Amino acid sequence: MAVTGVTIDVGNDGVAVISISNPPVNALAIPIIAGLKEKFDEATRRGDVKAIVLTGKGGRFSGGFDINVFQKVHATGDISLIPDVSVDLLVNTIEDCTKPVVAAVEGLALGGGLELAMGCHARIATPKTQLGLPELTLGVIPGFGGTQRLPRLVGLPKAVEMMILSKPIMSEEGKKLDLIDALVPSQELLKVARLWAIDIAKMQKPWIRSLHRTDKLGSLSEAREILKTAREQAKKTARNMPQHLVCLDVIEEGIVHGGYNGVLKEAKVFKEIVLSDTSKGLVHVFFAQRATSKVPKVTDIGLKPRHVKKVAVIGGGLMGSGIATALLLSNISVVLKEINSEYLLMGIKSIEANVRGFVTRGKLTQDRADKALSILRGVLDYSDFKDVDMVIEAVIENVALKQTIFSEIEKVCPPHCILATNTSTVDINIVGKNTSSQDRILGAHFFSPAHVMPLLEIVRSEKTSAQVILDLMTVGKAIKKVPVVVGNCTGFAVNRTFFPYTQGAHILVHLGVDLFRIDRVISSFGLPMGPFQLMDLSGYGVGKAVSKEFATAFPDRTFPSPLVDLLLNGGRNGKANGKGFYVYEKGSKPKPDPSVLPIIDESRRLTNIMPGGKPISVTDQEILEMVLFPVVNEACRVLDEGIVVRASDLDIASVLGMSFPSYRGGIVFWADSVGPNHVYNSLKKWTQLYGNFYKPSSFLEERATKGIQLSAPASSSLASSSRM
Ligand SMILES: C[C@H](O)CC(=O)SCCNC(=O)CCNC(=O)[C@H](O)C(C)(C)COP(=O)(O)OP(=O)(O)OC[C@H]1O[C@@H](n2cnc3c(N)ncnc32)[C@H](O)[C@@H]1OP(=O)(O)O
Repeated sequence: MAVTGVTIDVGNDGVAVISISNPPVNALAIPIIAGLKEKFDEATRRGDVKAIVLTGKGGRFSGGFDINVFQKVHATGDISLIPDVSVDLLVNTIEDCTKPVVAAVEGLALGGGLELAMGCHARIATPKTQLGLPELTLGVIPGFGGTQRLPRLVGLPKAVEMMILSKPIMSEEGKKLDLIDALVPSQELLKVARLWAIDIAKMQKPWIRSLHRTDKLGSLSEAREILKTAREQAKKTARNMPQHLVCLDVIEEGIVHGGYNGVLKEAKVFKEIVLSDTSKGLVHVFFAQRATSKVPKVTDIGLKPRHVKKVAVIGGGLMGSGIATALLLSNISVVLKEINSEYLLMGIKSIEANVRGFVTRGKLTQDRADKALSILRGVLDYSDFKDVDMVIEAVIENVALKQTIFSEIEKVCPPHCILATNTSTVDINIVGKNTSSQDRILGAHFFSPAHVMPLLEIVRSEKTSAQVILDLMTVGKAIKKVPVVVGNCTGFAVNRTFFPYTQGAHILVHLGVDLFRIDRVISSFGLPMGPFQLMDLSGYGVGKAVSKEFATAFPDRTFPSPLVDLLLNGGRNGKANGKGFYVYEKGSKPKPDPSVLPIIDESRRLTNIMPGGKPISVTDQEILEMVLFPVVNEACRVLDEGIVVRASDLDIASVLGMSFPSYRGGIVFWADSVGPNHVYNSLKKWTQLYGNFYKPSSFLEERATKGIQLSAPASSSLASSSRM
């Protein structure tokens, strides 16, 4: 087993190799930072050391500062948990070291990892090494001098791009940008780095302190122009988040007042921004996403995922073709089945269009696109199903049709074959009712468009085997989705939790609130669009079918709104036919359509729920809460029924499936930050005023009254709220 810590090994050549070992990513945990300081001091002191090489064990230089420390800071508010690295270790110990230091970088150098490397006097890397400063995705800014050294090494425009987009580059590009001094194969990395360090000691290679460089910064006016454009951009793309603008300010400080002053400002600002709600939310999402890979009694019982090479997709419509695209792009052969050649051709054409789209956007090379399409085979019968490892059925939501298909595929597929249904509503037990294969049947709920949206809800029934769940989780990861394993219920975790979202918005409209105002409030909160624009986008037919399912399953909390029928009768179907709540014109943003207002008035007349016949008066905050608290309430029921393994799975599902703003940490995390008590009291008040739709669930009531966070595991029901 690899040992955690920092080691020093001095060779006959007089080079001390200092190695970081903290698997799996060599995160810079506090003891590692202390170890680095100690080993650098030792190397500096020792007479037999002429030069130093800094590297990481296990093929990865470092994934950056230990993010667990941020979580501890968030839990305790104790900022002193973060050591002074940027001046003490980076400037005083490494950059100003009296002996040359060369970084030997392999695999990845991210965040604090790249910052350590940039503090060295030269950098040697292996090919295909990831280099990046992704700190903004955690709601903080690069903190070990990264805001200062990266612009000095690669120039301001590229540095700003790498920081603001949090997008790593490969070492090949790093070499072109002079971030990397030499690119060498893995087996030569240490040898070349040692020689390089000795050459610097002998003054045969330049001894460069990045912080002192100014040659790549350009003029002050150029720099200000670049930063101004970046700020304008950030205001549009990173609404509600402070770290982008703060990062640009810190970069500017160093350009105007010198690198060292920039480092001081960076250190000061870092300690403030790490305490922001944004950072709390984003760090939570980082760990929550990784937690979804851990499913009790599935991933912890020693099972090995089986290799899935060939998948059959039944149905080449929007979902089927999207799913097939995702599989093909990850090198999994696909057999696409349709019922006639016309539909088959349409399915294949949409897969081709999806793949072409990636090429056009520069996300895929033509070679890889050709390769992906070469492993697609279209069929009209089941003869090619005899050697598939998995079937994903993606036909329309018709129970009888799905049941017939599952009876058929059970007979034609090999016994090991996983049988998955892509459904958003149909009960998994009912789908497999006429088969004797319930142990290998499960739901694979993709979100539309399936080749783009990252969430995969894996729905298990009580009979689905752990092996089959693990296999689908592995395929999900292979096709770059985030699989979240959930239980079987109407709407599963995501649609079930979010069905009150549209309902809540409809009630508000019928209570007299302007629908465009509701949309504005929700999108300023951070969702990409409000509920009515979303309805326009998905088409009213879908919404109507789904509402029917929920009305049957949860009649106590369904609002029977006649609005959708009135809209459909009036020839409106949202964006699809260009007639919705908004007007859609090519090339411009959707505009509110005033001609929809008489239809809304008619719907209000029919429901007649405005108290005293007058529109209610509410603040924007109340609008937000009246739409989102019912969602929280349903999330509580989902938690109570054990539909998800843990509360944070719902956070990830809401972020990736519903585009709930990640910087608010997901629906349950957000509710906990607002306070379960406030959610409960508000719902109770609205129940009295407007009816049972708002009635708090028993789970919410219990947690609120006992002061327990909604995210606390059931077993620790006495755990008091301690996170904030
Ligand atoms: C002051 C400084 O400027 C601030 C910083 O440096 S902040 C940190 C900046 N670094 C980052 O943001 C990188 C975060 N990590 C990643 O993006 C990815 O983990 C990675 C690309 C390094 C590796 O990805 P991948 O191989 O898919 O493995 P992944 O499952 O993500 O991580 C493996 C494990 O390492 C942990 N890990 C990864 N990076 C970590 C970090 N920086 N700190 C602590 N743990 C980390 C993960 O939590 C996970 O733990 P688990 O197995 O217990 O769930």
